[in-house]
Amino acid sequence: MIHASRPSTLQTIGEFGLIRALEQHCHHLRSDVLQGIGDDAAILRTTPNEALIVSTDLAIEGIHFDLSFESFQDVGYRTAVANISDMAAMGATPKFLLVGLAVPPSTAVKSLKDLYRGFKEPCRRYNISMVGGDTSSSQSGLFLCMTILGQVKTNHALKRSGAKVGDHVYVTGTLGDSKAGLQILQRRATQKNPNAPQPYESFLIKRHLRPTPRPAMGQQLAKSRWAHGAIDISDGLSGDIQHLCKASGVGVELWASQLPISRQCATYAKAYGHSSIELALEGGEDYELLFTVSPRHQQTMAKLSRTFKTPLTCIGEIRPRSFGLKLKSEGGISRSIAKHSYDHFSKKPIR
Ligand SMILES: Nc1ncnc2c1ncn2[C@@H]1O[C@H](COP(=O)(O)OP(=O)(O)OP(=O)(O)O)[C@@H](O)[C@H]1O
Ligand SMILES: Cc1ncc(C[n+]2csc(CCOP(=O)(O)O)c2C)c(N)n1
Ligand SMILES: [Mg+2]
Repeated sequence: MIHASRPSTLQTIGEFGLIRALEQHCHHLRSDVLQGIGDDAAILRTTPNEALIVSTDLAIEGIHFDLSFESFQDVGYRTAVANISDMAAMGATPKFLLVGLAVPPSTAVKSLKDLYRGFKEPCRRYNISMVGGDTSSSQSGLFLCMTILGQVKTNHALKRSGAKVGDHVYVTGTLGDSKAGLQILQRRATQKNPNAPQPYESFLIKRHLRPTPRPAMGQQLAKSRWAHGAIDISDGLSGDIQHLCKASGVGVELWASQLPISRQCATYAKAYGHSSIELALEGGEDYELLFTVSPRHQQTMAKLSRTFKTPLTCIGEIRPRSFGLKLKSEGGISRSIAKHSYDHFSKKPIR
């Protein structure tokens, strides 16, 4: 008997199943494409020693931002940071931006000027020029598509695929703050007269609305050749470590007790009965760097952290692929790392 199988939908294959399926239609690669689909950005050879690094990111109202609790300037800032963070993950120097805009005709001109003020903040800080874009009307909601171009020495570019068995896994900053900040904003938006935020809440809201990308750290890791594999954390640690391990053909053991969780995130998790470990694993939009280095560079990493005044934490070790991807709990019990991070097509609501 023939069973007619149901056609798969995006909900069944998920965001990354779709990207894999689309990739199969992108076979033709010029010889100057050193890295196409599959990393934080493409690596395109321009001269024998230099590569252009290119990435594009959408920011959609209701999906990536909510104008009922964030300003146009916040949206502009966060969208630019999401792009700069992809350059950081490649070890590249970000240089140029282009912005595609689709806006409802009723939008106030001032709002769009505010959006561009938001773009300008990180552009000034990191010396990036806005060089073009495209504009359209939208029937509902604001749509943004930002493309960023950067540069790196060809043999310095950081890739997801470079992690080696025995490497230590490092992460910059703290994890879970952005998701906690988003939850606080979402909760406050439903309250009639919310109280002034507690100081720990203000900190987490700021971490969501004003995340810090790590381009200087990425560039140093690339130039020094210390990092073997690298990715930025945009979907959440549990998903992004899977992308890195898959690209490198390795497994990993992460240590729950070592996950860098801010005091404010821990206070928030306790107050609302959440697990701060889960926030750190699932929380997207932290825009921290995750990278792997040989254990012999332990002292160097401590020095690098001091030089860049950026926390660097060793959170685990790369293992052979056969080991799988595991999280060792504080009690010493290991479990598989379930991918509960952000997927555009999974039905799971943001918690
Ligand atoms: N529709 C698409 N067509 C072709 N390639 C795509 C498409 N969507 C994503 N990709 C490619 O798939 C890879 C993974 O994309 P993804 O958006 O997950 O990158 P990321 O850096 O992990 O996340 P973020 O969107 O937060 O920057 C990238 O190399 C990207 O260029
Ligand atoms: C209103 C609202 N709802 C949910 C979220 C959370 N969120 C949206 S996209 C994303 C992952 C990165 O996306 P991408 O892979 O497209 O860069 C996350 C964690 C938000 N910021 N605002
Ligand atoms: Mg990325």
